[in-house]
Amino acid sequence: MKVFHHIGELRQLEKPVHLALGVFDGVHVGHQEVIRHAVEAAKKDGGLAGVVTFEPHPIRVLAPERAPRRILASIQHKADLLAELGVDFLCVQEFTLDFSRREAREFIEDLAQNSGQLRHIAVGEDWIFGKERGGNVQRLKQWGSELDFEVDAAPPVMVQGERVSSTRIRQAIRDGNISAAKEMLGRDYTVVGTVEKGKQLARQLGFPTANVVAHNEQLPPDGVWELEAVIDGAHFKAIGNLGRRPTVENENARRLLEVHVFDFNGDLYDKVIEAKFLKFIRPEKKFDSVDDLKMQISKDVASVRS
Ligand SMILES: Cc1cc2nc3c(=O)[nH]c(=O)nc-3n(C[C@H](O)[C@H](O)[C@H](O)COP(=O)(O)O)c2cc1C
Ligand SMILES: Nc1ncnc2c1ncn2[C@@H]1O[C@H](COP(=O)(O)OP(=O)(O)OP(=O)(O)O)[C@@H](O)[C@H]1O
Repeated sequence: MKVFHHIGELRQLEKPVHLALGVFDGVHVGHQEVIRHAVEAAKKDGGLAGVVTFEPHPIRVLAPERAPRRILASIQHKADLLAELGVDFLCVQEFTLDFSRREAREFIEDLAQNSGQLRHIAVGEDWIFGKERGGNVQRLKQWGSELDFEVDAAPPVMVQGERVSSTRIRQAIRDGNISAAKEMLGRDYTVVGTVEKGKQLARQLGFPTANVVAHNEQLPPDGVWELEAVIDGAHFKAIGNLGRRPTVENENARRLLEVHVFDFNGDLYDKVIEAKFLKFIRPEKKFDSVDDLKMQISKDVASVRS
């Protein structure tokens, strides 16, 4: 999938263009529905399906005091998820205060002028955008008839009677309700992070762990979790401890996700790995001795392996 950083770069596209517009934090089932409209329409007329998204998350610029500290998927993770849905290109529009003051119509005209053969824009039917929230589906349809593109408005996708939203998913993850998060995401809840060097004590414990520093992701509650690790595209069973390791560290220790990957002994430092959260096993605990901790970890590992 091609990634552009400027709407002007869309000029180089030489086929009919079908766009989905939005932030798409987490690329949940509601977002997937909107994106599917663009992907299917592009397939039908031999065109290209693209997503135009905004970075950073607009709420961080418009109302930083209300902005979630954590987002669901960093831009790299979002790009990977979109590629899996069959999106041909992603345009990441930098979201600044200046950009937020642009009239909705001006932004749409910009897209229409730069996308050459813009055929179609897909959004959710309640999507609002542009200066003073001046853009909505009704207006978008009107502009589409003037500028010669079609508008597809997806009805809200609901789970358990409520509209799926990234705010709801964040809350479910914070509550440790991984199955609800999974249902709304339409995939396993995943933390993507880079492996950093730890104190290497875990190696002495007999359970080498990769310290995964999350790329700006909402994390579930501390504790021991059954995981699946994805490393260079290969899938492994794994177990993880999320927390501050009270047995061996003081309370000021950094919150970390330590992952012990089963049947793996390669070097993971500096690698980006994906940890799929499958099941909560137990809360993190302060043990009286490292030996007690070691014994408990053996039991945790055995319960996940079996
Ligand atoms: C499956 C598993 C469970 C763990 N559970 C706890 C725990 O309950 N309490 C705790 O203090 N540390 C726990 N740890 C963290 C160990 O203390 C940690 O792996 C060790 O401190 C290694 O740190 P290092 O990566 O800096 O070498 C657990 C680790 C693993 C892999
Ligand atoms: N549950 C849903 N069902 C259908 N479409 C949705 C749903 N949630 C969001 N969309 C649409 O997906 C696109 C991207 O949404 P965007 O992330 O910009 O905003 P949002 O509606 O605030 O999403 P969220 O509340 O999940 O953060 C928009 O066109 C939006 O209307």
